Amino acid sequence: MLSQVLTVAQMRAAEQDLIAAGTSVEALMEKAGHGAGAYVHRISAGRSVAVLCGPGNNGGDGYVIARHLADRGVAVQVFAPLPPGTAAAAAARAAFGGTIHEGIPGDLPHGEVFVDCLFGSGLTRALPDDLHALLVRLAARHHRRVAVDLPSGVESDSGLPLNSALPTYDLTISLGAWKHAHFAMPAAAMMGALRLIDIGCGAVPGVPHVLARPYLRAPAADAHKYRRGLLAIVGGAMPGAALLAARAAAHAGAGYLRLIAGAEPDGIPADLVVVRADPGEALEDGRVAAVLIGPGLGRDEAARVRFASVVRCGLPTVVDADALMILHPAPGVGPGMIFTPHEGELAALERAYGLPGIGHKRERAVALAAASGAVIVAKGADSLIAGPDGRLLLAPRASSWLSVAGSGDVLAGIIASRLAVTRDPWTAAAEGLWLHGEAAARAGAAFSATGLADCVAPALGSLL
Ligand SMILES: NC(=O)C1=CN([C@@H]2O[C@H](COP(=O)(O)OP(=O)(O)OC[C@H]3O[C@@H](n4cnc5c(N)ncnc54)[C@H](OP(=O)(O)O)[C@@H]3O)[C@@H](O)[C@H]2O)[C@@H](O)CC1
Ligand SMILES: [K+]
Repeated sequence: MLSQVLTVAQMRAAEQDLIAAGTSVEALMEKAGHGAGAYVHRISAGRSVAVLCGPGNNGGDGYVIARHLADRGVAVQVFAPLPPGTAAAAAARAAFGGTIHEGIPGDLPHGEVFVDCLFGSGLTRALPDDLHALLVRLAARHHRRVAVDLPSGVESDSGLPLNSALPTYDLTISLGAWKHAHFAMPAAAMMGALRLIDIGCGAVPGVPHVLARPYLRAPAADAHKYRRGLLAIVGGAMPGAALLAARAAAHAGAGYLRLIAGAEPDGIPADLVVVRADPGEALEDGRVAAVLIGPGLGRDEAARVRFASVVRCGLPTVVDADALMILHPAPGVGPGMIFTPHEGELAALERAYGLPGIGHKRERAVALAAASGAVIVAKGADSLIAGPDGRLLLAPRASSWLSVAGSGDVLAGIIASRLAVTRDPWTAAAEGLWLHGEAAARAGAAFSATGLADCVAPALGSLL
């Protein structure tokens, strides 16, 4: 339940359900403000805090946080450019009883922690200039910055900033449930660490969830290489990318890797079996559990022929890179497959399927999954997984060092390896995307794609 991701309308409905069940808005605000206040108290370590309170219930949370801090002896000042506009916020302000600076003050303090409670999910338009300037000036005068629910100026459902030059934060504390902006770029990049305060919201059916840490099993005691999963990687014109995918796949669980080579690869690792045969023939081996095609495939006629052979074999398949650019809707294309597009490949697939390509990334991925029947791993800084049945998983922010050439080949190799193990596209996509992020966390800074691939085994080990 705490992994669900809600729109503003769904959040309001969830809150209404709580209110209908007998909890008051004031009680919810108290719970949210105390939870957030505890985080701010820890960060402030007794040093001064400035809280910027807006006119709505996000501002109300701010007054509760300020009271929580003042009760614990923290020097706290509230900045309230606008009076409270809701009964709950007015009550929270009345209960605070400390220093409140009204309007837009000329002089602003320097201090340790700035808490942004100007606007939350009720933001409906860009911040006016005076409020924007106050927000920016207060943020700049404090060492640590905390956004409550959302950074002010960010649209909750889209993750789009409605103003330019908004502050960045060290911590964003979401209240009640995650919102889309917590996972969608560019907003997610502004938020720092993310924490969630539980205010008792129930499960909302059919909504997206945050991708969760999977629990993997070691091979069965009597396992052998075929039962663990034979993955066939169909290479093409540029063998390096397929070798890189194979290197990652080797560490993600499959028991046996076979490269159906196109161009002759150099430096074949000893543990990779290379087959120089037509993919159509090579894939007739009934022991092949899954196929990967795309990294280094090329986009010429030979590539199309190789892709058509893979489609004909009807095996669970990961379709990546060049294969996504030459793909067209056809019998056998889509169901049982995983497509792993980045933004450019997503747009190409939308053209291929005649989709308009409008809306949020998550909506575009869901539409593509429904149209194609494939599981879509829409990768990037805000990766997500969409299923043809409408299911949606949003990945937590991963290491920004993943923005390195070959990172996508590694991801495709990991997911394909999991597909060979699990034989289930949805499970493989979820496990693979998590493993990719976990491997990056272990690879540290400035890693190469090879370095990333070599961290997949320890990442997998941590999930057993
Ligand atoms: N409900 C609950 O049970 C709980 C809710 N909680 C908290 O409530 C928050 C949502 O509260 P909220 O709906 O009051 O929205 P919020 O973001 O504070 O401000 C809306 C006000 O701002 C105004 N306004 C909007 N944009 C503007 C702009 N650019 N410039 C100027 N004004 C602008 C808008 O006015 P209007 O658009 O009508 O003109 C309205 O008056 C949520 O994020 C969470 O923190 C928690 O306490 C848990 C319990
Ligand atoms: K805020």
